[in-house]
Amino acid sequence: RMGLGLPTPDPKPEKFGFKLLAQDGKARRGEVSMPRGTIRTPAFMPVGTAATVKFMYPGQVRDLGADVILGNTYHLMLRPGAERIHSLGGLHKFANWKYPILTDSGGFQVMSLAKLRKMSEQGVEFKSHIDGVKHFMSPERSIEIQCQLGSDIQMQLDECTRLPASEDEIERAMQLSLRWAERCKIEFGDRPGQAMFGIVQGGDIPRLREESAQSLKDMDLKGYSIGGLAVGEPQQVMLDMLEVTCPVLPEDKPRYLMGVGTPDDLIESVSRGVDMFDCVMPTRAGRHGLAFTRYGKVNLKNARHKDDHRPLDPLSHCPAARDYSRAYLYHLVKSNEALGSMLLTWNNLAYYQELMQGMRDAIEAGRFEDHKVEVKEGWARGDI
Ligand SMILES: CNc1nc2c(CC[C@H]3O[C@@H](OC)[C@H](OC)[C@@H]3O)c3nc(N)[nH]c(=O)c3cc2[nH]1
Repeated sequence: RMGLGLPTPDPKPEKFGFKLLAQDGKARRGEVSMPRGTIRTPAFMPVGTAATVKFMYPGQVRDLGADVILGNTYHLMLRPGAERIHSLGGLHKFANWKYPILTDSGGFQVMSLAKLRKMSEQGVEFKSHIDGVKHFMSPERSIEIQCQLGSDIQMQLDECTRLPASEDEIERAMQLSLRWAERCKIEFGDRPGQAMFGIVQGGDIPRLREESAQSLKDMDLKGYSIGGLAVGEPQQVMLDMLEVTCPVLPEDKPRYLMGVGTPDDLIESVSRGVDMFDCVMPTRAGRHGLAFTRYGKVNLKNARHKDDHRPLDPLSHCPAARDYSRAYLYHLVKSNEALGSMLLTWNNLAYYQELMQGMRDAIEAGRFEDHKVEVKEGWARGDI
């Protein structure tokens, strides 16, 4: 390749690693690197639960600036099956996404989607919500499935407690999740180019959050997820738990807040030290006619848009935001046309990536607090 005068690719990092590039208060700018690519943090990870980011082509997701997407063990083990994806060359090949993929362990879905569950120390027995077939998910089986999928960043199997819950219930699930983290670490073994993250639990109890974070830190894992939040608690409770949890976690490892969130959740969580996020919000809202913009939310189901020739955002680099009138988007949404979901999903993911890029730039420039005020003023000002 050298002789052909082609650019030599920058050396692919052989090992999974995290570099802290800049800090502004508690807000962090970093990079998570691995053989399949690098994740610029703070990062938003589009959710691709069933090996697809709904209504998006993989190339389109990439062009918006997404460095990594999510897959889901629970959904993929039920359909099309982990063994099948493995025999077809793994999830990256299957979904035609050659960059990093993070998979969740399935614990959250088993508790929220599956029927007839039986929990034990060993794992959880459940029936598929698709065809009623019985499955058993243990910490070992979850890691085995994630390895069959070939995901670059894997999650331990955990038990996520819904809030509100009793202190005893939260403590029991947190302790079980710690024992399962140990078993997942053993099952995962030594895979230099991949990572298995522990998941901090502990509900809305500061003592239990600190204990969970400290115990996982002592396991010396490659990254740390903060779970058990965005499960119905008020935003302030979530933010308070970040204030308790982040200071206990190691500075030199990535922190991933699971299932979060709205643009306001993202900016407030970055300012408390979170690096990575995933949420169905931008994609699911797009399918329900809701647009996220720098001017705040725009509900395209609302008749006030039916004669509005203006685009969602003339300043956006995304065609969905710039080249279509609100009147047209309103028409598509009311007519339940597929293009409505396509354009609003595209717009929303573009806005989420633009929001993260703005935060990365602001942290590097040491002006995160000012940037936070500017962004919130934009939302408050409302429509253009
Ligand atoms: C929304 N709030 C929220 N999501 C959460 C998820 C991911 C849901 C997973 O389900 C799919 O989206 C529906 C995504 O999978 C691609 C996501 O990773 C969690 N996963 C685990 N293992 N443990 C948690 O404590 C947990 C808490 C959450 N809170």
